[in-house]
Amino acid sequence: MTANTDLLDALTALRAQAPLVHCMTNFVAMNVAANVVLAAGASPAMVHAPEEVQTFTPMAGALTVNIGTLSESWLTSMRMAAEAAGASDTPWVLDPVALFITPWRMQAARDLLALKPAVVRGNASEILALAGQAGAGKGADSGDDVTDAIEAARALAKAKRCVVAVTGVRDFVTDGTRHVWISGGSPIMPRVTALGCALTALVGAFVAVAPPFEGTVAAMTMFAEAGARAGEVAQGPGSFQVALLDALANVTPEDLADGGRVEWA
Ligand SMILES: Nc1ncnc2c1ncn2[C@@H]1O[C@H](COP(=O)(O)OP(=O)(O)O)[C@@H](O)[C@H]1O
Ligand SMILES: Cc1ncsc1CCOP(=O)(O)O
Ligand SMILES: [Mg+2]
Repeated sequence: MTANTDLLDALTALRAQAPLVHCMTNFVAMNVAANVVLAAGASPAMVHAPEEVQTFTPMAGALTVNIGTLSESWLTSMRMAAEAAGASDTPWVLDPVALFITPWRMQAARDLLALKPAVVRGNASEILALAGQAGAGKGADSGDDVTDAIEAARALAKAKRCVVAVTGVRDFVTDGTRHVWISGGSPIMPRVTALGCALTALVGAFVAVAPPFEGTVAAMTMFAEAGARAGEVAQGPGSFQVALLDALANVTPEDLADGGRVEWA
């Protein structure tokens, strides 16, 4: 059974090891995702060239793949990186941003899913779509509640043998058998672009140093805690982004263990 001590251990290991995280993300998220990973205590590298990924992915502690501004050439690189991750036992995280907007993007997400990510992180509309269910999503923002995607998340986790994390007002993480709820964050978060993408990169940092389920819960708990703190001091979306980075840097392993943000099932 996962417990709060696993969260403490995960952040302690992250800060001690500062793992290298190979982030393949979108043009919108590039900067904020790198800053979030750095503020937490890990080391991001945004590497996309097909000439580089096969060599680079196995050098990293984890890979994250985000399809937010996908193109055919990036998809080629992402497939190569995911295959290199599989061959080198490097855990990788898939963020299927807005996969439902075109049949091409849907197929791309399914092809990447077939390459066995350790974790899938998305909003409720994205997880519903990846599980083959209809949702109300139109673009990068969710049109559905997390509670509507619980069964889809569980089924997806079971079928693909991975951890599935659904984010929103409260976050849900499952490996198909276990699940937890995480509360915190701020209503300002969906008003700042690419925070979900940045969280996916942070999940990558944690699964480099902890098992996929525990690492994912630790990343989401850290983000929930830092988001709540930033929400207390921010004047709006602009200052929130700055406050979030400061809060991430200041969260301690003990805060994760004692914060009461996780409801263990
Ligand atoms: N209304 C909300 N209240 C608190 N936290 C939220 C809210 N909406 C989103 N979040 C948080 O924002 C982060 C990004 O989640 P989300 O907006 O679902 O992802 P995405 O940006 O991929 O759509 C997560 O940490 C989530 O918990
Ligand atoms: C607005 C936008 N358009 C393409 S990717 C992207 C960022 C999406 O970020 P998030 O999924 O974290 O909201
Ligand atoms: Mg997203």
